[in-house]
Amino acid sequence: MFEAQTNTTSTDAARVPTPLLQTRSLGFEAGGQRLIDTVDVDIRTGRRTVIMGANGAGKSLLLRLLHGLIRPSAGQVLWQGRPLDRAGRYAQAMVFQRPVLLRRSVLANLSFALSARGIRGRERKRRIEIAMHQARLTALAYRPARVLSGGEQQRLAIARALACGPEILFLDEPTASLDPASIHAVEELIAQAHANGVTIVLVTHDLGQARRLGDDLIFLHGGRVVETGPAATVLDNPKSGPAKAWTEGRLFFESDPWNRSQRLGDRS
Ligand SMILES: Nc1ncnc2c1ncn2[C@@H]1O[C@H](COP(=O)(O)OP(=O)(O)OP(=O)(O)O)[C@@H](O)[C@H]1O
Repeated sequence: MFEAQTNTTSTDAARVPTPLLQTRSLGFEAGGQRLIDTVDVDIRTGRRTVIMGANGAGKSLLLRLLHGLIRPSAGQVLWQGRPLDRAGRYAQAMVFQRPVLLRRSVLANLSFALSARGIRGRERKRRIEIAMHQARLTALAYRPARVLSGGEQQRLAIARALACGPEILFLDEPTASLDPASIHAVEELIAQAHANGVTIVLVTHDLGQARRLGDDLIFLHGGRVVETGPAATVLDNPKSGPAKAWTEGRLFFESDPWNRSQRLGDRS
């Protein structure tokens, strides 16, 4: 197994704040295959972490493990230094590529999510107004969610997640099927959430988006972390074969010279 390349400088290391979320030797197996393999990552408080990698690299699985949606086969997810539990999950929110919305109005979607969290009365009304304003959906408050455009649905899903006041927001390819204007609107919403103190973890295939939104970057290949570091540094100067191939728009093959030489120190 090749070692993950860490694309950081000593100055970056000196500034590292306490991680909000950590994985320790995290593994996930299914169908006799190791799909997430010995992953050790730190998600830093208040940062925007981008997870990248080719199709099938394990990005969505890692996100689901971080959010406690699936149980690891090995290792641990730590939330503020302790094993992730219900209270930790309560402080998290996740938005998928295809938003899961109620077949009711924009307002009802927001109202239902807040009620489920025990937020009622004036506070619920206040949060709904803010959420609709931020997502620019106020004029569509009574429109059924199912007739909204893809971009509007995604903004509603993000606004609904944020209305509940999470400390961290996981986003799995939130703009994958959107047009440029809708991508911009979703990115604005994410940037606004980050400015309000929400830690962001974003899976994306979009290099431009990774540059625009990423502080830190985790690059996965075959369920393993092969490179981490400041997003701009990794994208400008990838050190691992898979990340280099990916940023150049090439397929990476296991037989590529970089990988072979790294495999000399393989643990497996
Ligand atoms: N529950 C499961 N059982 C068996 N295999 C699974 C399961 N979930 C995911 N996989 C496999 O694990 C691998 C990683 O899946 P994952 O969805 O995390 O990839 P990804 O990096 O998000 O890919 P993409 O960019 O295509 O969305 C894939 O080969 C997938 O088929």
